[in-house]
Amino acid sequence: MEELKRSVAREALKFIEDDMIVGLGTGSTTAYFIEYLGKLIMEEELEDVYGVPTSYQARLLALENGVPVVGLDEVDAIDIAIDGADEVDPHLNLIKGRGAALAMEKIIEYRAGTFLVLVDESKLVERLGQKMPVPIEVIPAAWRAIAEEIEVFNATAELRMASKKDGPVVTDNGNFILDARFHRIDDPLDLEIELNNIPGVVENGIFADIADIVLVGTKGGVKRLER
Ligand SMILES: O=C[C@H](O)[C@H](O)[C@H](O)COP(=O)(O)O
Repeated sequence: MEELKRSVAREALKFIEDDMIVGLGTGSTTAYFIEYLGKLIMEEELEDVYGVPTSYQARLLALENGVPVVGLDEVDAIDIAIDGADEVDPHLNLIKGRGAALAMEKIIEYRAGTFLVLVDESKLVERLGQKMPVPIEVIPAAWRAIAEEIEVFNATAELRMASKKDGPVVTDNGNFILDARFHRIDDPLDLEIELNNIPGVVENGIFADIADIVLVGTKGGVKRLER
């Protein structure tokens, strides 16, 4: 599995050129990409490439590997954003947010000229929600009210608990995460919009109609899916 992640991360380097502003995603697959990108920059095979991190994790990895970082408010545009995903459906709609970084990821990836997604073949599903819950970032005081409201969508929501901290996970933005399991997601775009309409919801992990290209690591090599 790790080798599949490495292979898509290596393939993603082919999309990076001099003078690009690159959105740096979060998670274990993108971590390889950031490491390889740093190597090319340090070896001066790429010049004037800057990363816009989607999380503290991405920022720390970029600094550790020699990728210069800039904030979203310091750039005019993002040429390309590279990130992993938890699920990818046949229309390239995604679920993201296992790492709780979904809000900043969506802000940056929505604005990118190209959004390139890196996954291994285990992430491909027929229908979103098949394996993974939909993470929803919420204002802490509203978590219970929102968890109850989610039931209207024929779903159950659970407050995500931390493993190296007592109590709930707190996102980079200081919010909580609800993991929502839906009986069936027929229209990802519609659900994405509906969830964001609930007061107290900051963002949700459905990324409908945003991905441009998905690179899939398979045992037979890297496959490219495009919308
Ligand atoms: O918040 C986390 C992100 O959405 C990740 O990009 C996603 O969970 C994929 O991570 P990984 O590459 O570790 O499977």
